[in-house]
Amino acid sequence: MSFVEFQGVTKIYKSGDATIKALDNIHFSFEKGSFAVILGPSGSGKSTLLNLLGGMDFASEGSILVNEINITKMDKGQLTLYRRNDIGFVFQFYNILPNLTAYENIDMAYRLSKSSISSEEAIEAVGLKHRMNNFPSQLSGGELQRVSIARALCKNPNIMLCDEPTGALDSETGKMILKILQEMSAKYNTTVIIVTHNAVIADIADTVLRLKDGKVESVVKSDNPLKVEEVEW
Ligand SMILES: Nc1ncnc2c1ncn2[C@@H]1O[C@H](COP(=O)(O)OP(=O)(O)OP(=O)(O)O)[C@@H](O)[C@H]1O
Repeated sequence: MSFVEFQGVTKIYKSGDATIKALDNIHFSFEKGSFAVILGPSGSGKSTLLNLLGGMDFASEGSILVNEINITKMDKGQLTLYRRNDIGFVFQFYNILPNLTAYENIDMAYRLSKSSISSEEAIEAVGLKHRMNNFPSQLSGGELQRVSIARALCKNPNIMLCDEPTGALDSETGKMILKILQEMSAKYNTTVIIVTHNAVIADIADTVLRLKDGKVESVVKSDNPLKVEEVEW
């Protein structure tokens, strides 16, 4: 059954007299617990799609259903709760607060949500328990990304939205991050959605959505995605 469903979604940006159709009447669906990758050239609408699904921006037309609830009908207060309780965000540049320890960064998110996954469990799930009292300046890029995944995980989100999560990392560290995300998706039944320029990542996804010029070019589902260890880049 579809867990995320876009029905005829269009997003138009206005800047001065110009209008830009970033998404043009798109339809697709992802299932609960899927590990999905969104690919497409620069400007094809990937971040716009993520922003709409994450409740950070509004669609111009169409419906976005999450667990059968139409989020395009939510008011600002409902969207705030949706972002807080349903969505975990992982970005390319981590967005970790520098004056808090790894643990404190994670625990702050935990306290804001009504989650069943404790900060301790989340930090253990990303293999960073031994570094929990370190400050961000004492951690590597891969470790910072693990903190940001634990911060998203401790909300026990229905959907994890990842915008180029390996973009700033070397390939080995990037693979480790993808492995954590893949394991998390399997263990917690989290729907993980990764936006990337790296087409190789598509091989480990069970669903691959390709965007082009704001339109869906293809949606390909695979019953046998590769394990992270099996891909080369
Ligand atoms: N806030 C905005 N105001 C005006 N135009 C915007 C805005 N955000 C995005 N756009 C335009 O919408 C189109 C889609 O942008 P989007 O960022 O979604 O693409 P993308 O596929 O994520 O690109 P990239 O891979 O370069 O990040 C582009 O033409 C972009 O310039």
